[in-house]
Amino acid sequence: MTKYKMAAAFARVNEEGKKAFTAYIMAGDGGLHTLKETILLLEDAGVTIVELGIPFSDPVADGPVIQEAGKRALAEKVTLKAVLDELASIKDDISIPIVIMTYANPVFKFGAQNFADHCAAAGVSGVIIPDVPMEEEKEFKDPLSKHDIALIRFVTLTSSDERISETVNGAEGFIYAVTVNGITGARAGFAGDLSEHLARITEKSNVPVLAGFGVSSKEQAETLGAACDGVIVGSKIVSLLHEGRGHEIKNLVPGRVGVK
Ligand SMILES: O=P(O)(O)OC[C@@H](O)[C@@H](O)c1c[nH]c2ccccc12
Repeated sequence: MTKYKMAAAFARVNEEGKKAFTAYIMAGDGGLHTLKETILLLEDAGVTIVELGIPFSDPVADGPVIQEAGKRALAEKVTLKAVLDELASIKDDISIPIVIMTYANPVFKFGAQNFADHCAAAGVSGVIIPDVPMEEEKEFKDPLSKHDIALIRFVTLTSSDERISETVNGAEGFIYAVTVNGITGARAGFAGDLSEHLARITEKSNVPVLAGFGVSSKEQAETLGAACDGVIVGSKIVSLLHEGRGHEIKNLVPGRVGVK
């Protein structure tokens, strides 16, 4: 388990001549009992890492699709503890690395140490807490570090070169490179210089750089992935699963670089 499992997954896609593909799903959308089958479906679709969202009442960075999924999960009374307990019970049946995405408040209420211990018991490889800036990550990071679980950092479009250098310095797991200014959800297009921005971060970083926000097609995944180490797709996957079209997810995952 742990961040080494995630590093091994990155090494594997690299060896296969591919880019990493991270799929975001909302835990408990459709009921927690569907979690195992959904994760196995993503494994079969060729996904590299699963980013598992914890439903939360005030998801400030979530766009409408993920907000609605969160509301459905909250209506099912899905909690952080319930998700981690369910993961612990299925962890021997799944082989794909899992990254937990949660806002700071649920972790704070649960206790950072307790959270880290539960993540370890659930076989989690990494954690994303988007509302915790690097300057305040210590109290979350220290307990996770003891279990070799990575705390993922963000770089945004507005990050200065200096900020990018600070962020990649000591980064763990991967860098989450946000591709737009705004919330999650599909976009018609991206800034013209996005690929240069991604390439600049990738050059500086010792850990893989994944581009996320607004990626909703295989073509976009290929174009953005070419400039970094891969992509993260959320809203599109959440929609497909909700519509009972999970079998289409495999069509979003690029194959070997340069092979159509
Ligand atoms: O939905 P999109 O645009 O494909 O973007 C991924 C995103 O949903 C996922 O990584 C995520 C969901 N909620 C977040 C909050 C902050 C940062 C990232 C996220």
